[in-house]
Amino acid sequence: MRVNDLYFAYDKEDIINGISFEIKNKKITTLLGANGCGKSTLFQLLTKNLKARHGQVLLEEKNVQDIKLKEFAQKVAIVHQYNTAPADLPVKRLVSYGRIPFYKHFQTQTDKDKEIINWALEVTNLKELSNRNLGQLSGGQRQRAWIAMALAQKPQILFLDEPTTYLDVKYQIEILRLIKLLNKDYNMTIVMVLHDINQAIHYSDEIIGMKKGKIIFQGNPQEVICENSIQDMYGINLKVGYLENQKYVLAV
Ligand SMILES: Nc1ncnc2c1ncn2[C@@H]1O[C@H](COP(=O)(O)OP(=O)(O)OP(=O)(O)O)[C@@H](O)[C@H]1O
Repeated sequence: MRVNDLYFAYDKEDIINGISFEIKNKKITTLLGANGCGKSTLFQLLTKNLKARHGQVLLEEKNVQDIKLKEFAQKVAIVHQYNTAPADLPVKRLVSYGRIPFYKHFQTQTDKDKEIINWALEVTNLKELSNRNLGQLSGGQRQRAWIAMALAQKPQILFLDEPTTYLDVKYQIEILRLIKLLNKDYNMTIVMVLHDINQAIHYSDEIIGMKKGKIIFQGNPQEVICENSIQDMYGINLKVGYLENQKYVLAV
């Protein structure tokens, strides 16, 4: 996926301010940036939920605006920051909604759809909870259910907007390991927003730093994360050190 000179405004002021970059295929890319810098807005533009005022988002060299929503949803899936569904909706039903872009007129689930839904439940470790209602799940389990629905789309690119929000550290790591597995074992291109810089360093192949609707850096986490780039992004001085050759930010 490639982005060319993208601008977007909700009202008068541009929230996305001339952004160009490329998302590398089969890699994990993480977007970092202060609250309100435009990360979710950029995600909405990349996934066809918003339309740019200027510039293009290209998927396989085609402007996403010219790709039909159904075709787009067969290639790209997003798990939003906030997800809502009725509390009495069973997990399996939610996950099955991921197959909607593949249904032909009046068609019911095919064996292939069922197979993919089962795969999505299995890979997210939700098999045993598949008949439970969403309201009966923990925060981490519910997050996995939304990821499973996105996986049922069998996307080439999976967008995750703050997938670890509200989860305790165990569930955060569980979700990040699942994301890594989807990338390694299923060659899925992952683009996510995280707020934890250390998790971004550890789980990403590439980090994009955003500030006030612009990209201020992009590259390998070991190269781009430093005291200066953190200061630039968040306006705070934090120490950066090494532990077992791995870069860590002392975020206290
Ligand atoms: N629907 C909307 N209408 C008007 N302004 C909006 C809308 N959604 C977001 N904004 C504004 O656009 C700017 C960017 O918001 P966005 O949600 O993209 O930031 P973000 O980087 O994802 O923030 P956070 O880290 O807090 O989730 C903010 O100033 C926000 O107030």
